Amino acid sequence: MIQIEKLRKVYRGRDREVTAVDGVDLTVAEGEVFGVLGRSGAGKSTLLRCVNLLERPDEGRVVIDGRDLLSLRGAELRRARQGIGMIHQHFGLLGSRTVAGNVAFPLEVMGVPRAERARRVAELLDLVGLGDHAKAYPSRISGGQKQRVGIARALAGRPKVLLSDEATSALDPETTASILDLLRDLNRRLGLTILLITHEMDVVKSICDSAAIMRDGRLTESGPVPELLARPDSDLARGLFPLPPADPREGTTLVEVTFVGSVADEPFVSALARKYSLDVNILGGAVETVAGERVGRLQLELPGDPSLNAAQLAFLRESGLTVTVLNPATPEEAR
Ligand SMILES: Nc1ncnc2c1ncn2[C@@H]1O[C@H](COP(=O)(O)OP(=O)(O)OP(=O)(O)O)[C@@H](O)[C@H]1O
Repeated sequence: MIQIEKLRKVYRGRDREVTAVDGVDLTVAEGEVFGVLGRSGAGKSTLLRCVNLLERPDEGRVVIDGRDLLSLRGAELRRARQGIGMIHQHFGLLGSRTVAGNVAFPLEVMGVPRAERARRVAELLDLVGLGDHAKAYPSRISGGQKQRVGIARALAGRPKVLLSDEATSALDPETTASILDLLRDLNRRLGLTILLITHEMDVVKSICDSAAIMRDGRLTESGPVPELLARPDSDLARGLFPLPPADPREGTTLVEVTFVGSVADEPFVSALARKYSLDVNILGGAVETVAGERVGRLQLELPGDPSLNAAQLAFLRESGLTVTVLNPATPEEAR
C-alpha cells in the first residue's frame, strides 16, 4: 500500500546542510500497522511528512495505492492526498470550532453538501466514541478525547492510509492505551493501513505488525515485529526485552535464546536441565505476546565452557530456539 524507495531529504540552511532522510526504502503492506521507532532528530517526522508531500523529498519515490505521488500535480495530487489521513502529537484542533465543527472542516474543504456533512460527522464521532461530545469545544475535553477528534477528522475523507506523528506522546499511559486500542480497532474494522512514528517501544509492542528503527536518517533494521524480536542482534529486541550485560563467568557458557510462536509454550529450560542433568541458571529475560505472537528472550548460564556444551546447545537449536553464545570465541573456534 505504501512504497518508499531511496527517499532522501536534505534541509539546506545558510551555513549548514542536514540530511534528515538518507536513502530510506520501506514497504507497508495493505491493512498493516507499521511503526518507525527512533530517537529525537532521527528523521522520523521528515520521513512521514515526505509520505504525504508536506515536504517534497530531494530524491526517491513515494507510491501510495499504486500512485507515484511525486508525479502528480494539482487536482490529482489533492485527490491522492485525501486518501491519506494524518494525526499529530498536539492534535492541531481549531479552538474556535466545536468537536463536530473540527471534524466537519475537511469535509467543507472537499465541498461535501451540508446534510451529507452532518451525517458523516455524526458517523465519524460515533466511530471514535465521541457521539455525546459533538457540541463541546476543544478546551473542554481531555487530551485523549482531543486525539479522538483528531482521528475522526483524519478519517473524514475515507482515507486508506493513516499517518500518525507521535499521536500518543502527549498522553498518559492509560489514555495512550485507549488511543492505541482505537487505532488497532480502526485498522481491523476499516482495513486502514497505518504508518506511525514514535519514540516509545511500548507503542511498537502493543499495535505494530511490522517496525523499523531509524537512526541518523537511515533505517537500521526493518521487518515483521516477531521476526525482529527473534533476531539476537536486533535493537528492537534489546529494547523490548532488556537482558543483563553479556558478562560470562569463568567455567560457564552464557547464551541468549530467542523464540517466537509455539516454541514459547514448550518447557525447554527444564527439558534441557533434565536431559543433561544440568543446573541451568536463568539470568534475565521475558516472554510476552507481541503482534499476536508469543515471543521470548532469555539469558541462560550453563555450567562448563562452551566446548563442553555442544550437545546442549544443539538440543536448544533443535527445539526451535535461536541460540547465541555470548562467551568470547576461543582462539580455536575463531580459526
Ligand atoms: N524544517 C527544517 N529545517 C531544517 N532542519 C530541519 C527541519 N526539520 C527537521 N530538521 C532537522 O532534520 C533532522 C531530523 O528531524 P526530524 O524532526 O525529522 O526528526 P524526528 O526523528 O522526527 O525527531 P523529533 O521527534 O524530535 O521531531 C534534525 O536534525 C532536525 O534538526
